[in-house]
Amino acid sequence: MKALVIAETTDAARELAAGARTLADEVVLVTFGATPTGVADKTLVVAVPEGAVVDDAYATVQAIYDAEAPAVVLGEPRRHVKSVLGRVAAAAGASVITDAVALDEEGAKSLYFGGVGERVRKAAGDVAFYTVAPGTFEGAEPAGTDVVETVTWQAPATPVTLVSSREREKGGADLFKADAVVACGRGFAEESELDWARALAEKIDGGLACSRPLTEGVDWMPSGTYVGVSGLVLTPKVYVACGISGQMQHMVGCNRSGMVFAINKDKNAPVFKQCDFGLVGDIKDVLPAVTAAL
Ligand SMILES: Cc1cc2nc3c(=O)[nH]c(=O)nc-3n(C[C@H](O)[C@H](O)[C@H](O)COP(=O)(O)OP(=O)(O)OC[C@H]3O[C@@H](n4cnc5c(N)ncnc54)[C@H](O)[C@@H]3O)c2cc1C
Repeated sequence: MKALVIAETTDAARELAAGARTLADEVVLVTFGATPTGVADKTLVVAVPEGAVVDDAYATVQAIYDAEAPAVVLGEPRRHVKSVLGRVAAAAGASVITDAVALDEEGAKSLYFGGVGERVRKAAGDVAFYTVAPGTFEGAEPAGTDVVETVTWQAPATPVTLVSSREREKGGADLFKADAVVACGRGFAEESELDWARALAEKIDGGLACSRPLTEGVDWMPSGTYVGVSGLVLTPKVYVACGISGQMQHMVGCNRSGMVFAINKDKNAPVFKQCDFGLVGDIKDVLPAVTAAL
C-alpha cells in the first residue's frame, strides 16, 4: 500500500511521513520547497514558478496523484495544502476527513462540537484523504531513502493572478512549535490593547494567536494566526485564552492543549467550562499583573 503525503513545512513533512509509514509500505512526499531528508521513499518537490500561488499546485499534484495511485493521502492542515488536497480529492471523487487526531486502519478519529464529541469515520471511497492535526503521530519515527525529484509545474486551466505580495511580518514564535500560546479575543476593545497579550507571550516565550473576529472582523492580527475549526488546530503545552468567550468553533482548535487557562470578565462565559484554570477579571488588569508577576 502506498501513502502520499502533502506538506508545506519541514516539521509537518517529517511527522506526516513518519505517520504514513505506520499505515503504508511506501511513502511518497510532495512538498513545495522544503526537502526534509530521510523521511520518505521518494520526495517530489513541486517547483512553484515566480508569480504563481501554491494553491494552484493542484493541477501538478493531481498529475502526481494519478501517477502514484496512493491508497491514502495525508495533508498538512495549512491553508494552501487544504486547498490543494480538497481539489485533488474532489477530482478523485473522494472527500477529505479533516483535522484527524488519530488514524489507523479502522478510520480517523476527529473532534466535533468543540471537542466535546469524538467520532471515528472511514473514508467513503477507495482512497482515504485526511488532514492531520499536529502531534497525531508524535513518537513515530520517519525513515526514507532520500530520492528527491523536482516536478515541473503544470499551470491549471484558470490560474490565480497574483496581483501583489508582501513579506509576512516576522516576529513571534511559530504557533505550531510554541510550548505556550496566548490567544486574544473580542474582549480586546482596541488594537493597542493587544500589547498586553504580546507582553505576556514574550515573557513566557510563547506565540500570539487569536479568535477569528480579530482577523476577519477588524484585521488586527494576520489571518494565519486564528485558532479554531476553520483556522489553526494547535496543541501547545499551555494555551491562554484572553477575552475569548469559548465558542466551540474556537475551542476545537485549542482543547487538545496540555493545559487551557482562561481570562474573562464574565464569570458565566462558556470558556470557563472548558478550561483547566479560569480567572474572572478584566484583561486590562489581569494581563499586566500576570506578566509582571512572572
Ligand atoms: C462556520 C463558522 C466557523 C467559525 N470558525 C471559527 C474559528 O475557526 N475560530 C474562531 O475563533 N471563531 C470561529 N467562528 C466564530 C465563532 O463562532 C465565534 O463567533 C468567535 O470564536 C468568537 O470570538 P471571541 O470569543 O473572541 O468573541 P466573543 O464571543 O464576542 O467573546 C468575547 C469575550 O470577551 C469577554 N470580554 C469582553 N471584554 C473583556 C475584558 N475587558 N476582559 C476580559 N474579558 C472580556 C466577554 O465576556 C466575552 O466572553 C466561526 C463561526 C462560524 C459560523
